[in-house]
Amino acid sequence: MSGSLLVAGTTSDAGKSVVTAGICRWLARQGVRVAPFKAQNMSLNSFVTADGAEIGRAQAMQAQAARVEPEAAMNPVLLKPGADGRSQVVLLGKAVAEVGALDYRERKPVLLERALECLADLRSRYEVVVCEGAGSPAEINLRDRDIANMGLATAAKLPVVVVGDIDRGGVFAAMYGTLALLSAEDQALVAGWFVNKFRGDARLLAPGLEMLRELTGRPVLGTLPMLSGLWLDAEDSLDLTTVVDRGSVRGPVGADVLRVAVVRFPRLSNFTDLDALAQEPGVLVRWATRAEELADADLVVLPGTRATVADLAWLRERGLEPVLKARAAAGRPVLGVCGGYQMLGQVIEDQVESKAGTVEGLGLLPTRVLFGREKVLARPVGEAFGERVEGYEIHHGVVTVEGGEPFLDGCRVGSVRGTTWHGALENDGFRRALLREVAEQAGRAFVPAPDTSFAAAREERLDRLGDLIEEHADTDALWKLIEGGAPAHLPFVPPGAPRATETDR
Ligand SMILES: NC(=O)CC[C@H](N)C(=O)O
Repeated sequence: MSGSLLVAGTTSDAGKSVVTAGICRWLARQGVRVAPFKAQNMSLNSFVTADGAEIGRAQAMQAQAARVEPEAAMNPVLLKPGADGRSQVVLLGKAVAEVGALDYRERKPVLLERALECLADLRSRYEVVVCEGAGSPAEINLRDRDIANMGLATAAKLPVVVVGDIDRGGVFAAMYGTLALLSAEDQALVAGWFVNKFRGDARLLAPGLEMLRELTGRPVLGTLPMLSGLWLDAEDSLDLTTVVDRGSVRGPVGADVLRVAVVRFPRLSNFTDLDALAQEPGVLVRWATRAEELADADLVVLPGTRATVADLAWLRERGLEPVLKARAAAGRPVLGVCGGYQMLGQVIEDQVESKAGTVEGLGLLPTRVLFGREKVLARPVGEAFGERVEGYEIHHGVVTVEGGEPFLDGCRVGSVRGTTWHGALENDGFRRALLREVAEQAGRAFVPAPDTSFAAAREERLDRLGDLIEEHADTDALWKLIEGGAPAHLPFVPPGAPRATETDR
């Protein structure tokens, strides 16, 4: 088999990432060598590949669904929005520039070239490449410079399926409108629909699907049920609540639960770190933005952030500083990860990210931070509590440790711990040992379950996505589309794309 497909969506969060991952897993199970691809991502949730390239976590997750190693070509452009309205542009895994939206627009023709090269490269090495679009393909103001949706599809002649979220309502209008606002050339590639997050009665839905097919000349290729607890490396913060929403996990093993409050920074990054905690039976993870919300927490986590100094200022404005200091003084646990770890130190010297110069830290750890122009991207391996720990690093700030006890690459003083490593909590033995120590310091009779496997839980979720496609999509039609491209003579639905006016250009 060989071919390709672009999965677009009527809105952000319609389920493109999940459908893409599901198709990858379904194909991998059929023995197809498949790779995911997303030309351009806007996300603060990123991952480091084995060769030190930074890509969106969603593509790393999809690569896992495809059972292949994630690589830079799978997500050539990653945009990481900062506190100043500008974004860092990560091109082929390396940060190359900080730009505003208008400068970025100027760069897009070049970026499209790069994206097409990467796609061609993947297509030469894999049998199938499943591409994910970004946002909606019908952003009529952005179409002329689009590199992730129809701009990519037309340049690479990809058949397109459009995913709509029926849970929000308005799915038929969204689908019809998406098609009708595309040019005839673009419409010729849109070959079918996926209705996602369905939880109604299929008999009631059926006539609507038929009407949609008649109105658009394109079939619904799948109606996918709403799955709960299936959160997998979301790109943006739209569904952050679901990161910690684990309604179905088992209850605590010991007598007590462990309450974890995660400070929800405005520029929170790498929130996947919390996924491993939330999966532990008896660990209750919730977001916190107010001082009161930290009061009854057994552990407070300061997670990673794209804007350390700005988010530290936010933390102070919110009145969290005295609460954190009182906690530390009382020997109650605090864990800082990357940006959160940087805040815990004595002083932050930053002429790079915030350009604020010298900023006083929270003073809870004996560390100093110096921001460097070069971003550190690494996949460190170490040991803590006698357990092997693998992590990944993505940061400009470099921490110098001047005391305390070692804790991974960072340090610990009493109940306050910090590390630059993301992903450490995904290591089962380490996570359990840390939770045991935290419970002891917090005075809780909490016992971590002996058998929670983060990797197995992820695999199970990816399998459920594969099942979703296998059981609820027309896989024969999908297979044909991937191999044969969009069928000829798909009808044009008026009015088509409006003409851009001179002032728009
Ligand atoms: N991953 C992070 O938390 C990054 C921290 C900080 N923004 C830095 O770049 O150094």
